[in-house]
Parts: sequence; structure tokens; C-alpha cells
Amino acid sequence: MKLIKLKLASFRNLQNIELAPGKKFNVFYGNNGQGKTNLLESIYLLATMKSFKQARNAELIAFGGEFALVKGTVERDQVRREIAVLIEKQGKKAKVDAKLMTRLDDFFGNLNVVLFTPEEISMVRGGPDLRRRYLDRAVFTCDLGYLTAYHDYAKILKNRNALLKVNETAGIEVWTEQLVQAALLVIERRKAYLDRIGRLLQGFYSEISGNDETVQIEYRLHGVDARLFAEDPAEALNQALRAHAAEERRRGSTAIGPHRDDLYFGLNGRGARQFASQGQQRSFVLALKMAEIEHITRCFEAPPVLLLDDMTSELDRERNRNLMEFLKKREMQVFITTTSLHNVDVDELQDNRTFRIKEGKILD
Ligand SMILES: Nc1ncnc2c1ncn2[C@@H]1O[C@H](COP(=O)(O)OP(=O)(O)OP(=O)(O)O)[C@@H](O)[C@H]1O
Repeated sequence: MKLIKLKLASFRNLQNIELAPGKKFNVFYGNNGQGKTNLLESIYLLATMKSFKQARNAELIAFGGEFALVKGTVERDQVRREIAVLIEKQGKKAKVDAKLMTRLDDFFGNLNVVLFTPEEISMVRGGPDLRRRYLDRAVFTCDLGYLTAYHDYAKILKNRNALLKVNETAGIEVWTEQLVQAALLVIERRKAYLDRIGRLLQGFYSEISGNDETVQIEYRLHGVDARLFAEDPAEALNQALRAHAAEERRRGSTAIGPHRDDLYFGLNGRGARQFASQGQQRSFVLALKMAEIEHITRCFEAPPVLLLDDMTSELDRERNRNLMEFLKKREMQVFITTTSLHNVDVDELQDNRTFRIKEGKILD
């Protein structure tokens, strides 16, 4: 899967960009604040319809503009497709080969991306919402049905919360029953994904870190007896909900379910969040991304496009070299941003292309 053309109009500070990326490494370099991250954000948006900065539509449109347009030509198995996202303040529209997509399922999968930014280390250090967001996106890429399961759960959760908020207990059982069924579908898919990723993670971590530390990843159910869950998942959730009934009434919201669950990242048998160094945490996230790349490659029989934002500032020399080795071995298109070409071993990269960005324009 390759992005062979990219066209931007009024996207953030990128007023008018037309680009023919190379099929392997594409390095975007320039000073701070010139538009390098914006460029990666546009590619991410073309794949996911979302900003990785959680930006609202209005923020994506160039100051003073009415809309932004991101267009790309993607190639897979020698078939080319034109995909486009039009961003207006009130919403986004997606097109494939000039046809407006009414079902987003038909849009996703034309371009798959995996993103690594300096901020993502907070996935290890920060709160559970960041890990859930990562997990949901990762599951969804290869399992489009997950989006429906997730939305069904979210809808039921909203209805149940609305009753709890007004302290209405009549009718709550019906919602509880539906909540448990929908929750099980979400948890099952999340766990299945983690099983696959977990098997790949160790190898990639060793490759990046160059040492024999061990890593673990586990799904952590919030407030649920894990042993009972293994025997009778529905009963375990019901029991946990019964045990938290008073708390739910007090807080006016549902206390148990996938919206509260978390991921455990372990390093040498201890929590990476509390005990791993910055470098180890970075290696962990990177290994997670490598595992995600491998997983996507297997399910689409084509590697995703990798977006590496300001990569060099994040890893020490050896880890950086190990990452480059990993990337060189793969037939994968990579977009890298950096403040200086000295930060990236461009000479050593085959088929590389470099682009200088200044004030929202590509100079080369
Ligand atoms: N909606 C918008 N319209 C116009 N310009 C915008 C908009 N949103 C952000 N910008 C501008 O984009 C620039 C930031 O670009 P970007 O984050 O891509 O920088 P960068 O080249 O990645 O820098 P760094 O190396 O510091 O990460 C800022 O100058 C900001 O003012």
C-alpha cells in the first residue's frame, strides 16, 4: 500500500501542496513550526478521517478559509484509487474515485497508516483513556466490524447513564442486560487483538532495544473478577455491576465496562508505567507500533504507510539505528519529519526522497 500522490488545499498552513512521494523513505525537513507535522496529519486524516491531534474541523482549515481538501492517489496490487477528504466546519465528506462515500466502512482500508509521534510515550505514562484510544484504533484497522460493536456499546452506555443520572432505577435492568452483551463483544475483540499483538511484541522489543529484557501486554478489566470472567464472562460483569450499584447511583454513571478497562504494559514483570525508564518506555511504544505494522501487513497482505514525526529527537543513536534496520528490511513506505537531515541517516536509506518545508511550502 503506497501513497503515490498527495494534494492539499488550505489544510492548516499548507495552502497549496502537490507532492509525488517516493515508494520507500520520504524525509521532510525544516525548522520548527514550518508545517512538517501538519503534512503528516493530513496523510493520517486521509486514512482515518481523524486528526491525530484530536483537532476539530475548524482548526484543520487554514486561517480565514472555508474548507480544506486532502486528496491522495493510493496504489495497492497495481490498482490505483483516488481518495479525498473535504473538511468543512460542520463536517467531513469522503470520496473514493470521485464517488461520495455514504458508508464510512467503504472508505476505510484504502489507506492504512501507523503513526509514531513523540507524544505517544504518554501512552505508557498517561491515563487509561490514551491506551483505550490506541487499542480501539488498532483493533478497528483490521476488524471493520469492531466499529459497529463499539458504537452499539457506546449507545447503550449513553442510555443507561441517562437513567442513572436522574436516579431512575425502573427499566435499568433492561439496559444492564444489553450493556453486558455489547460489552462482551467489545472486550472479546480487544482481547483477540492483544493476543495476536502480544505474540509479536517481544521479538520487536528485543530488535529495538538490543537487549534481553522481557515485555508483557495484558487486558485489564476494571472492577471485574478476572478469574470468574475466564469461566463465565457475563456473570462476572453482572456481578461487578451489582457490586458497584451504589457507586453508580451516586456518580450517575456506569462504573463497569470497556469504557473503564485498561491495558497493562509490563517490563521484566513490573509495570512499565511506574518502573521503566524513558528510553525503555519509548522502545515499548515503538515495539507496539512494529507489532501493529506486522499485524496490518498480515491481514491486508500489504504493509501500512508509516508516519514518524520528529523521530530522531526521541530515540538514542543505537535504538534509532535498530529502527532503521527494521524499516529497511520491509517494503514499506515511510514518511519521516526532522528538523535537520543530519538527524536521519539519509545516505544509507535506499530510494529515499527528501523535501524541504518552509512556511507551509515545499521548496525542493
Ligand atoms: N488552521 C491553521 N491555519 C494556518 N496555519 C496553521 C493552522 N494550524 C496551525 N497552523 C500553523 O502551523 C504551524 C505548525 O506547523 P507544524 O506543527 O506542522 O510544525 P512543524 O514543522 O512540525 O514544527 P516542529 O518541528 O516544531 O514540530 C504553526 O506555525 C501554526 O501557526
